[in-house]
Amino acid sequence: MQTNRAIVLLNMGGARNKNELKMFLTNMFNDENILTIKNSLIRKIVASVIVNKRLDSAWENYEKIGNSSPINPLTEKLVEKCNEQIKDFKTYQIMRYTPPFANEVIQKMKKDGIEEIILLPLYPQYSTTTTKSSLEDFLKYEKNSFKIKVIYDFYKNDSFNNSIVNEILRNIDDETNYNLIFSAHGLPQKIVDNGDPYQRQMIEQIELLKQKLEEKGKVFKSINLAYQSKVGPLKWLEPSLEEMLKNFKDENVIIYPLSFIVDNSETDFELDIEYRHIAQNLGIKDYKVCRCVNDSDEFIETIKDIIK
Ligand SMILES: C=CC1=C(C)c2cc3[nH]c(cc4nc(cc5[nH]c(cc1n2)c(C)c5CCC(=O)O)C(CCC(=O)O)=C4C)c(C)c3C=C
Ligand SMILES: [Fe+2]
Ligand SMILES: [Fe+2]
Repeated sequence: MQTNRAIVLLNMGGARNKNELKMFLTNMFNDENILTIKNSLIRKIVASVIVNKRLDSAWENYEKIGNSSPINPLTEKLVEKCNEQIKDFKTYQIMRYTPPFANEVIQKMKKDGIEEIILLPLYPQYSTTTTKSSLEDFLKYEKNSFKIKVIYDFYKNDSFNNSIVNEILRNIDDETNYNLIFSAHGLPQKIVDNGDPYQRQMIEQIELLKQKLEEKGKVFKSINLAYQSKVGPLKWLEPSLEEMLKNFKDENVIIYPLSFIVDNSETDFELDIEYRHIAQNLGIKDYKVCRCVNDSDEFIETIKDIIK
């Protein structure tokens, strides 16, 4: 049966090749929510300088994960599975910095006869740099075409937090031997000082996850929050993941990437390759990285719960 209701998953996008990496970086650094320079001409010039400086070295990282970010195929799988398992809605995806872009997907949804939509940014915690940016981008092209409901965050969702705990515990036999690090994508400190709730929500979510672990009687050596992916010279949220890892020489560490729903270059390259290398050099014994929820059955159940 044809439906006129849609779930629209919003995510960042990622490079499928070097040209798309240039597109990703150019769109990202021209985004006023990322580079908060008000004058658009100055922002454009600064963006172009950053992109030219960053492109080649950033591409080397993508070469180490097969010349492409996993974010696109994994989001496509998630869309497919939603379409198989959530029959009352048709599910679409829109990316912020690489195709499929908002404009073309909105045209497609109109052609498909969609009238009501639920916008679900694939960011558990709200940030101006991610959630707000994607929502503004959608609304710019939407022109009052749909009845819209927005999910602003879902870091408190019980089903979601259960799947995170399950993934962590699936990876280890004896948690008393492991230091658990929730690794979050960093943000410039000044964005948080200007009222971005991302850090507060991250801390609240970790409290909920700690309670769940406690209820299961699971006692880690330590549970910590650290920030990865710093870019540029500004002060970013601390502690950095690298600083955090220095505490655990001769010990075991398990990392859960708490900002992401779908694995991407920050998990597959940065956590799994770059920080693994750093961990080895620091003398960390075992270093494990958990998978994001991706297109798991558990996450489909979470989506059903979020939209109900
Ligand atoms: C320069 C500022 C950046 C801010 C602020 C920022 C916030 C932010 N990003 C994510 C999620 C992802 N970021 C990814 C890549 C990426 N991020 C930045 C910069 C900022 N991010 C850059 C320059 C890049 C590209 C890679 C690099 O050159 O280092 C990705 C991966 C996309 C992929 O290709 O797979 C994700 C996902 C969040 C959640 C966030 C704030 C909360
Ligand atoms: Fe980022
Ligand atoms: Fe990074």
